[in-house]
Amino acid sequence: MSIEINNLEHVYNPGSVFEHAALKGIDLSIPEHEVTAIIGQTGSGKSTLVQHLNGLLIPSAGTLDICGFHIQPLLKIKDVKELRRKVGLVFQFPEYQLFEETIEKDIAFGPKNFGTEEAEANELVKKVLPLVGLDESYLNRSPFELSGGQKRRVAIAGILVLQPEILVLDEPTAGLDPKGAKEMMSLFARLNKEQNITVLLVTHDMEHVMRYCQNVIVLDHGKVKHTSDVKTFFEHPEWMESIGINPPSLIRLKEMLIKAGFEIPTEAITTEALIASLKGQVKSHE
Ligand SMILES: Nc1ncnc2c1ncn2[C@@H]1O[C@H](COP(=O)(O)OP(=O)(O)OP(=O)(O)O)[C@@H](O)[C@H]1O
Repeated sequence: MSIEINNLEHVYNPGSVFEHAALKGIDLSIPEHEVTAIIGQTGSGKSTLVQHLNGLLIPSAGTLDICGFHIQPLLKIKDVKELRRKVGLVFQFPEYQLFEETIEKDIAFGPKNFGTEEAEANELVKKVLPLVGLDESYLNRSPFELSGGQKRRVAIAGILVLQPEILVLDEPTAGLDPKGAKEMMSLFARLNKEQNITVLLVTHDMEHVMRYCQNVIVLDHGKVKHTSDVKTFFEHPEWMESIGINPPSLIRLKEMLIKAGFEIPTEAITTEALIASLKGQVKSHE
């Protein structure tokens, strides 16, 4: 089942002088088991939209159908508790939410909160550590003695341990160096491929869009401006320009496509030829 969003509106501080309509009539059908990018300028509504996917925000109007839940205005938070487990939301800088004295306790916090016995929760923690590239030697260490990238892995493990069906990532590579960012994105690509997890990625990085995503949603001033597969998106540089992103030059575009696993013939020296050469090719994953 895809994620279906119908006529979603979100108004912050309704009825006050601070009233602000952040989402206006959003209609989307987001495919399962794929990686979809959500892009748009600052303030376009990306974070507001993704916070509806796990019931952190409830719509002012409209509906969402996700993981068997029908979300509509006035829904009670207690009715969406299980949705929070099925849809893992990773905020920007998730490492700031670590607070326990050991990594084991931090990762086990979620399952225990959902009623799992301590021993079972600790078993789940051991299983999830390798998924984020950590081993059991980390269990009794304090999260605060780790590097920024490692802390972020621990925070993500704390979400993966709940075995989510959907992973929503709000700029997950913000603040990481290029190597750390690549490792983080490879982790998500692997989770999508090996565990079949649906991934939604809020990003400003067009290289990540090209390399890791199959679909693109462009938001603008609280509305959906475009939705397409990634190939169609890169065929329309004006879509990027319209949200203030400089489209990559032909040379850069070629580099990005090759890195993303496409085979590009040397004679493709115009954007049109480049795009034509992609026809029928399936992008190879990391
Ligand atoms: N808690 C809030 N109260 C009032 N207005 C808010 C609140 N959160 C966001 N907004 C406003 O809603 C609009 C959409 O914000 P949102 O954070 O969803 O955008 P965004 O596309 O995620 O931006 P960014 O790329 O900067 O994270 C903005 O105008 C923002 O100022």
